[in-house]
Amino acid sequence: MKSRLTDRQKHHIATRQATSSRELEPGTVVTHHGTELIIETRDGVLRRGKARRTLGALTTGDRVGWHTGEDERIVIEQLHPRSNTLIRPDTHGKPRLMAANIDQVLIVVSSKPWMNPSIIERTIVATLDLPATPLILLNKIDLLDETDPAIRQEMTEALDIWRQQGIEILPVSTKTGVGIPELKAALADNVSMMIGLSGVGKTSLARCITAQASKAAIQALSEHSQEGQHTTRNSTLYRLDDLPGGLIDAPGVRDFAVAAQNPQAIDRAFPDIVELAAGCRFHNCTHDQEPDCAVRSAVAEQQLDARRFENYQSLKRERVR
Ligand SMILES: Nc1nc2c(ncn2[C@@H]2O[C@H](COP(=O)(O)OP(=O)(O)OP(=O)(O)O)[C@@H](O)[C@H]2O)c(=O)[nH]1
Ligand SMILES: [Zn+2]
Repeated sequence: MKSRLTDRQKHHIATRQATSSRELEPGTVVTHHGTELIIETRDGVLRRGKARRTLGALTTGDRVGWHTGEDERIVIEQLHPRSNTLIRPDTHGKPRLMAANIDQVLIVVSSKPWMNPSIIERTIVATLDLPATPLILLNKIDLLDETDPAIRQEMTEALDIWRQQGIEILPVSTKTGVGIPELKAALADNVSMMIGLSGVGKTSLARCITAQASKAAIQALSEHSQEGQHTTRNSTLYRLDDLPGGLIDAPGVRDFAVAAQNPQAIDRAFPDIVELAAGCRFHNCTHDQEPDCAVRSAVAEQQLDARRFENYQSLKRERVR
C-alpha cells in the first residue's frame, strides 16, 4: 500500500532529517549533577552541558552525540544504545540508574582478612547478570604469609573453583606494587568498576591506576556545577594512568551483592553444579527433597563444597520469591 503523507508530516520528517544529519560529536558522560552533565569529548576535554529532555535520564558511562548550543554550552542530542545498566536502590529504596556500559567488574578481596566466599560468589553472579566480565583482585598479597594456614587453604580452594570457571584472579599489593602492571594490562581500554567490602583496599588501588589529572579536572568542573549538587552522591568515570580505559567509582555500590534478575546468571556462575545436575533423576530437580539427586550426592561425597551448594540454593530461592 502506498502511503500518503500530509504536508505537516513531510515537514516534520524533513526537520528531523536535518537535525539527525547535523554533525554530532561523540562523547562519554563522566558524571552528572541533577540535569547538568559533564561529558568527555573525543579529544579528552571535559565540558558541561545538558541533554534533550526526550533522551530521558542519562548516567555515567553513557555514550552520546552532542553539538555546541547557542550559549556555547553543549547540547546532547543522541544517546547510543547501552551494553548494560547498573540499577541500585537509593537511600529511600527507589531504583536509581547508577552507571552504564560497564565492561568489567573488579571484585576486590584481601588475603588478610579473607572473607566469606559466598559474598564473592554473589558478586560474580551480579557481574554476569549485568552482563560484564568479573576480575578478582586478591589484594594485600604481601600479608599472605600472615594468614592462618587453615584459612589460606579455604581461600586457595575457593579461588581454584573460580579459576576453573575461567574467572581471572590477580594477586596484587598496593604496598609492594606486585601485580599492578598486570592489573593495568587487564584494564586496557575497558571501562571497569570496583566492588569490595570496606577496608579491602579499593581507594588504595584506585590511587595506583587512575590518572590524578582526570580526578582534578572533574573535581574542578563539579565545584562550579550550576545546580550546586555534590559529586560524591553520583558515580564518576575516571580515566586511567597512561591507558585509554576508565574506572567508574559508584559510591553506595562498592559492596554490592545483589539478587540476580536473570536466573541464567546464577547457573553461569555455578557451571560445576549445572554439570552435576545433568545426572539428577528429574530434569527439573531442585536438589531439595527429590530422590536420586546427583547434586546432593556430590555434597554427601564431599565432591561439591557444601557451602557453595547452600549459596547456590539460596540464590535460586531469592530468585523465586
Ligand atoms: N598490607 C597492605 N595493606 C593495604 C594494601 N592495600 C591497602 N592497604 C591498607 O588497607 C587499609 C584500607 O585501604 P583502603 O584503600 O582505604 O580500603 P577501601 O576498600 O577503599 O575501604 P573503604 O573506603 O572503607 O571502602 C588501609 O590502611 C591501607 O593502607 C596492601 O596491598 N597491603
Ligand atoms: Zn538434583
